Amino acid sequence: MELSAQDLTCERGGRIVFRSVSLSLKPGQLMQLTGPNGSGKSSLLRLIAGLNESQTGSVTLAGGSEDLSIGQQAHYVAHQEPVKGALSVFENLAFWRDFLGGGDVDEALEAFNLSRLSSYPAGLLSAGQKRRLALARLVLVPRVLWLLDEPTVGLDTASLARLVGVMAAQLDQGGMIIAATHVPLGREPDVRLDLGGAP
Ligand SMILES: Nc1ncnc2c1ncn2[C@@H]1O[C@H](COP(=O)(O)OP(=O)(O)OP(=O)(O)O)[C@@H](O)[C@H]1O
Repeated sequence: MELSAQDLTCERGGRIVFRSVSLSLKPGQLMQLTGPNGSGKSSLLRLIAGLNESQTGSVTLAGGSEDLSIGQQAHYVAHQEPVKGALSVFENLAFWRDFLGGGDVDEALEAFNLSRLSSYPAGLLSAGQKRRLALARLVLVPRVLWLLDEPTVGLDTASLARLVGVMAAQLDQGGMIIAATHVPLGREPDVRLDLGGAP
């Protein structure tokens, strides 16, 4: 399996954010995506997830499912948490389990130390707790590709260690991760892509 992007261009609001961006990622590899604010890190993740379109080039997942889009084979964890405030922490994950087709809610809760908050209304969680709930989806539903946009924001030291652990497990199982972050991720990335030179 190989994720490959060739000659991508990102235009947003009528302005070229970057052009001629290419990348390649193989099973077990971590890519760290860096660049100044506004250089297009989030936009690139959205292009790969199929949420935005590139005016040029293509993104392919060779060896992936022919019936599913790349977005359907990926977890995209964005800045904004997909947390349903009226539901409990457990119910949020049960929703994602049913919607995405997964997985053991209790195991996902435990992975990010949320078991104690299981019946708590998600709307009342702190920012870091909401981030942990969003990240718990990674454990809940196995997906080969993780697209993580600033995944460490709001995490305390213990939660960062848990994230590092689940990322290591994903890579050990042959998964692929692209993480837009300037924070060390507990291991050297296999691939680095810096959008700093983008126009
Ligand atoms: N919905 C949108 N409509 C128009 N322009 C947008 C939109 N979203 C982002 N942009 C613009 O696209 C450019 C790249 O934004 P993007 O969020 O991808 O950058 P980033 O590298 O992730 O930034 P940051 O480090 O601040 O998160 C910015 O100039 C931004 O203003």
